[in-house]
Amino acid sequence: MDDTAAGDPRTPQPVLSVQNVSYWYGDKRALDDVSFDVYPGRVTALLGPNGAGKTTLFSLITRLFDAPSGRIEIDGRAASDWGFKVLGPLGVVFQQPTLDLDLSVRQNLRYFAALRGLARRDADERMEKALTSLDMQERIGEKVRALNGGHRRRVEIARALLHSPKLLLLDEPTIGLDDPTREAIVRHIHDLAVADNIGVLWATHLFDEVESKDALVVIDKGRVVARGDVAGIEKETGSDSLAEAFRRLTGDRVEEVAA
Ligand SMILES: Nc1ncnc2c1ncn2[C@@H]1O[C@H](COP(=O)(O)OP(=O)(O)OP(=O)(O)O)[C@@H](O)[C@H]1O
Repeated sequence: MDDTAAGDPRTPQPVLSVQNVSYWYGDKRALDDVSFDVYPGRVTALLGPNGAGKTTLFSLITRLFDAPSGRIEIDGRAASDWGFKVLGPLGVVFQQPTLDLDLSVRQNLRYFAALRGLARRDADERMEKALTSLDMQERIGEKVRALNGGHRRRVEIARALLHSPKLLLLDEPTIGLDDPTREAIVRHIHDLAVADNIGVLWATHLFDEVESKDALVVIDKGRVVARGDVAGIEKETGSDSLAEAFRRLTGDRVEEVAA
């Protein structure tokens, strides 16, 4: 267990534990000895510039690839022991949208619920709850093609929540969205983490999506360069803001980050 929430006797068990994970594409090392934990009821921001290794890490957690070294535990159990059932406790929103544009919101969600083995009535109740929590209930009958980017993202988040996951993985979920929409999604996810006691891992290269109460893992060129809470990282780096801390931690590559 890392020091992200160390010292608090009320700290629960992590829902995700990444321990000393490295990964290579051929002879290119994409992840180098990465360790951190994610706790229920809290957002952990995985903050790093483009190419830092965030997507690779998500691929390992979801077992798209196997980690050649290190260990990943999900809900207290090694990812390799879960087999294909590893997706059970996970809700995932990938960087690229994966909704069928020609189906309605309801049809998209029902299809996914069926893949998850949920009975129709149960699925419809869960759908209602998830869409309501994201202010999307009124759009349930509309084709996804008719929705704007922000609303499509909300449908994807609702879909990821249908089976009540313990851990929600979001890979740059606000990419391509305007600022008010980004802010609304950031707000919803933070509220959801607390309300449903979900551990959230939020990969982003935008430090304004990180809230002061979040746990933070800063990753650069495949290495964790800082880990802890926001105030602690600002203090450690002698910075007045997270933007400044990030600039110091990632050197002169900040332009890429703020873009
Ligand atoms: N299939 C691949 N083959 C070779 N190298 C790859 C492959 N996928 C990613 N990489 C490299 O591994 C490193 C980490 O990439 P990754 O996509 O995980 O980073 P990221 O933080 O998610 O960046 P982005 O936000 O741009 O997707 C980068 O240097 C990238 O060029």
